[in-house]
Amino acid sequence: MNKIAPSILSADFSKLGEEIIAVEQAGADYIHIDVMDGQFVPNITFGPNVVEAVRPTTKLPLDVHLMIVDPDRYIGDYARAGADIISVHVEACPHIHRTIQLIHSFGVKAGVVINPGTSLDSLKYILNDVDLVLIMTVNPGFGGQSFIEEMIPKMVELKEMIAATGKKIEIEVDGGINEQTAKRCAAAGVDVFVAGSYIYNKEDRKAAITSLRNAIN
Ligand SMILES: O=C(CO)[C@@H](O)[C@H](O)COP(=O)(O)O
Ligand SMILES: [Fe+2]
Repeated sequence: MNKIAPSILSADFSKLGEEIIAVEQAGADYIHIDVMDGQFVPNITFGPNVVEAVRPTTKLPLDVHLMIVDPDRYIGDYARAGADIISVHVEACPHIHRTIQLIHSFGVKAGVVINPGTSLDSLKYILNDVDLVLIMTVNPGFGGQSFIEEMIPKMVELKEMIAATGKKIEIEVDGGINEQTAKRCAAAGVDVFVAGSYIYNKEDRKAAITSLRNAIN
């Protein structure tokens, strides 16, 4: 079954715990945490202490999306803080194979992320080693942006690459996900749907998650 990962980037930070409990009760599968450093992307968000603080509020896996330069410096901190999945951008990792091993060394699932302008070729020699591939469907840095249509064929091609490995590797999409775009991504073979503004900008989070789930299953 396809999974929904609400991004807390669009939550009300003054009551983050309640915002996480609300989406868990509404049927979310992962909690997506966007970590930004003001260098790799032009925005700054959550340090490991925020992950540690929200960890006890939910049983759901914490899906940590690192949008930071040289992420090796902080992978241990986010793992110890309670991350279940840590994803790094291939654009930020000169030694991506080593970085994936580092994530696994903490007993955490490893994901790799590619920006809209990055080719699937960058994954060719590491695909066997990862648990998840995240295709950015917007340029990273902010919530509430529009879905980039050209990413649909990228999903289809990635699905074929993964099938050739014979392994169970999840495809996640992130950015501009709503009922319409999610439906098209699901048809392209996507497993995990990150949604920030679509869920958190609505008063009724349960209705938002239910309509997204109906669109993707
Ligand atoms: O990683 C990012 C943005 O860089 C995302 O996870 C956003 O939080 C998605 O927000 P929406 O496009 O769903 O509003
Ligand atoms: Fe994200």
